[in-house]
Formats: sequence, structure tokens, C-alpha cells
Amino acid sequence: MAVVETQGLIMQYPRVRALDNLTLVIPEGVTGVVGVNGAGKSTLIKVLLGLLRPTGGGARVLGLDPATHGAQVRERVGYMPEHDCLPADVSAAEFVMHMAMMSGLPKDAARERTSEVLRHVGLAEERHRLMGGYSTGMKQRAKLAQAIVHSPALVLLDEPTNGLDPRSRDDMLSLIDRIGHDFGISVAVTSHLLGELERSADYIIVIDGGRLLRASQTTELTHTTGNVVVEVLGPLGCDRQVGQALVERGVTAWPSGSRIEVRVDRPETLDVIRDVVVELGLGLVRIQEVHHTLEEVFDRPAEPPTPAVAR
Ligand SMILES: Nc1ncnc2c1ncn2[C@@H]1O[C@H](COP(=O)(O)OP(=O)(O)OP(=O)(O)O)[C@@H](O)[C@H]1O
Repeated sequence: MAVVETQGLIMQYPRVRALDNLTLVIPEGVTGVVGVNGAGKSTLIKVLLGLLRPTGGGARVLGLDPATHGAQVRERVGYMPEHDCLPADVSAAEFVMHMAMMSGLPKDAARERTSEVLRHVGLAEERHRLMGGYSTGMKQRAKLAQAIVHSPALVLLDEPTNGLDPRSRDDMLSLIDRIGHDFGISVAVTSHLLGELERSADYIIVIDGGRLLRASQTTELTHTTGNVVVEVLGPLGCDRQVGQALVERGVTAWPSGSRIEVRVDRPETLDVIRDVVVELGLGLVRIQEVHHTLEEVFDRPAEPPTPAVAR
């Protein structure tokens, strides 16, 4: 089921068209919305929350039109803004509890949910410290906690890994994974880095210049290439020998570092590889499937470099 649908969305600022006829569907689960800085990600989120009224087209969020039912949308949707927006002189516990009560939870339930979500995001011990003294990673976690404290059906996270060091980035991505897959809250998360959402997102939407570039299941984008990499053991240059022998038997093969990449277009190809290695008196170390990463899908052509001959 779709949690968000947009149809021909246009957002024209005085000088910039930030969304340009954008039609997309965000399914349940974790969706990565990827695009370079200025692609229109934050504008899209603000339109979906009903904070900005689009100049054309429309959207449905959990079945509601945010342009006319913004308050109802925001009751059911959590939002983690990109920029630092936390009051410095308040503790995470006070802030998240305040947000919980603002969303309509009675005081006792708000207190209980606050300590629960602060534990989930890893801020249990620091919850009574003033947020002004928090590191960037802790601030991001506090922002995430306030976004999910009212148990929304959907949470919109705007660049949650921005400014984080590699370890905190990994922690944040694991948290997003848990929120989407263990807590049952659908997540739409934006990033300007394609590769980082590969692990957590079930679905990827790529936007560029306010337009939809691509939308598909992550597994479809990172599907196996149909190629294998063959590693052999033997004297210097033996990999080239294997490649040459494969090409002579009509197999498409080409060098890949110190190994040989082979197109497996029929099941017998794997037998041919084994026979060639044995005939040449070499050791077969491994035959490994080659997967595309998301970055490769967008940065590199899908076809092997030509000519497909190991020289
Ligand atoms: N309030 C505004 N008024 C005028 N132009 C705006 C406004 N907000 C954004 N823009 C412009 O709209 C375009 C899209 O911006 P947006 O912030 O949506 O992109 P983004 O993909 O979220 O990038 P970033 O991650 O850098 O915020 C940019 O060219 C930006 O300069």
C-alpha cells in the first residue's frame, strides 16, 4: 500500500522551480529519497506535511490531502527537519515530552513514551542534560526521538545523517532500519548520498532538478549483474591465460584487476570455467557473483568494458 502519492507536483519559488511535475509513489516500509543538494527533497517533504502549498499538482499522504488537511496529516506523520532546531537550554527528556503532549498524548502516557523512545534512540543516560551541550550525533537522535514519540504511521526524515562521523552515521542508519522494520513505522528518508541508503531502504526514489529520475525496489537496482569474478592460483599472468582460454571457447570474459570477470549467459559457462582452470593446471580459488552497488548503477554503464576479450 502507498503511504504517499503525488501527481504532477509543481513548487515554483519566485526564482526557482523546486518541484517540476513530480509524480511518485512511496510504499510502506523504508524508502530512500535521494538527490543532490538542491534537488527538491526538503521542498517535497514540506509539501507533504502541508507546510508549503504547491503551485501545481497534488499529493496524498496516508490518504489525506496535505494542502487541505495539513493538521490531520501532521498528527499522523512524524518529521525530523534537516537543520538544527533544538532549544539549547532544554533537556531531551523535557523537549520530547513537550512534543508528545503537543501531539495530544496525556501527561502520563507522554512521559512513558518519552523514556521509551529516548531509550530506543540511545539517549537514555543523557536525557536530563541540556541539549545545547549535545554532540551532532546526539542532537540528531533527539530530533529523531521527537519525530516518532507520538507513534506516527509515517515518519519523514530530512538528511538525518548530515554532519555525522562514519560511526554515528552507521548507528543512525541502523536506527532507521529498526524504526521501519521492527517498529512498523513507514519511513521516507532523504540523502544526497546514494550509497548510504542501500542497506536500510527497501525502495529508492531518485530526484534531480525537482523531477523523478528513477524509482524502484532497492534489490532491483542492486540485482546481480549476471557476471562472476574468477580468482585462480598459479604463476604470474595465469589469470590472463584463463581469460584467453575462455574467450577461445566462446565465453565473454575480460580482466578485472588480478582476476577475470565472466558473463554467465548460460548455465554451462560455470562448467567451462572449471574445465579451463583444470586443463591449465591451475588452482581455482573462487567464483563469485558480481553485484552492482547503487553508486555503480548511477555512475557506471551496466555493460562490460569493450572489447570483451582478455588480453
Ligand atoms: N523558501 C525558498 N525560497 C526560494 N527558493 C527556495 C526555497 N527553499 C528552497 N529553495 C530552492 O529550491 C531548490 C530546491 O531546494 P530544496 O531545499 O528542496 O532541495 P534539497 O534537495 O532538499 O537540497 P538540500 O539538501 O541542500 O536542502 C533549491 O534551488 C533551493 O535553493
